[in-house]
Amino acid sequence: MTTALTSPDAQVEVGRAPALELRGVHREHGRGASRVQALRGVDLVVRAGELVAVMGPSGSGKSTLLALAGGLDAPTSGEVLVAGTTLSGQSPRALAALRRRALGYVFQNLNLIPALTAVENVMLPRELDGISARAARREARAALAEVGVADLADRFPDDMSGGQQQRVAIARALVGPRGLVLADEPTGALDSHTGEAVLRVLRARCDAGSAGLLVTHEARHAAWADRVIFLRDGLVVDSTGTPATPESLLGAPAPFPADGARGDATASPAPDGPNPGWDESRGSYEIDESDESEESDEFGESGESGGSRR
Ligand SMILES: Nc1ncnc2c1ncn2[C@@H]1O[C@H](COP(=O)(O)OP(=O)(O)OP(=O)(O)O)[C@@H](O)[C@H]1O
Repeated sequence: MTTALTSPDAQVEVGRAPALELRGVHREHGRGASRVQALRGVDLVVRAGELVAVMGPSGSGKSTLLALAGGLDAPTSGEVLVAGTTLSGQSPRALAALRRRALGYVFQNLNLIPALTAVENVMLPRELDGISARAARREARAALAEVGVADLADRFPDDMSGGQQQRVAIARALVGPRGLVLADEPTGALDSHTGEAVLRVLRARCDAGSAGLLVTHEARHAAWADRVIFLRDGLVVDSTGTPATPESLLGAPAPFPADGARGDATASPAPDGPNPGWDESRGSYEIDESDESEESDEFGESGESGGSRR
């Protein structure tokens, strides 16, 4: 499937070229004794219509990978291509335009602008793209409805719960035609029911032709993906086949070492505690199927938009 991303001065064809490609990507931070190799030669291709989950211990390089894919950070060596365009060498202005037009990015921190209402926050990237305020508002309302917060359109972030703010941030990442959606633990502030519903929206977007890269610690969230790659110490050490299944995830490596800390696979426990999906006694993931029977209408009036659990 080929999706045209329209913008005032550019047409980006997504579908022929991979939506995202990393070629031999390295990323080092710091110098000398404090030098950290966050990524050590990662190759990855994500095609239109595909949702790829990234799992791995704390400090394994997941967020670094997402930041590079989104052009928020640059590799020390190697290449990152979005919709066939190499990000290195782009001017900051061209990079910002590409990010706005082709990419949706759900950050761990929400980054909503407190002085703007929910709908204004969501329409902002589209207005920056040059579409009319009226069209931007219409798209923003549709995106808010897609994640079930249409009724909060005129509220300010400070008047919303953390979960509601997260859904507005997700709406902002999904608004308009985005060929590539990057999500770093997008369900972090959401209860499990709403979190699953957000993943269903992400899945539906990919089924409709976008590509998605999802960082998650939870196997049951990764099970929404077509495949899962596992990072450890900045390397892709394993990946599931296509599609990812609960069975393939059951044999997956631990989300973090039993006694591992951020950036050090041999130290003390991860700060955010054990992954609820990880069964230490079995040495494998326990897939929690409890929410899966509740397929209908998680988001109240708007419901979900047709994603299929694979
Ligand atoms: N700006 C930075 N300066 C120095 N080191 C950094 C920087 N950003 C990341 N790192 C280091 O790079 C490594 C990978 O970090 P990254 O945040 O990508 O891991 P992660 O897998 O996303 O971790 P988590 O699951 O805890 O979010 C870690 O050792 C981290 O400490």
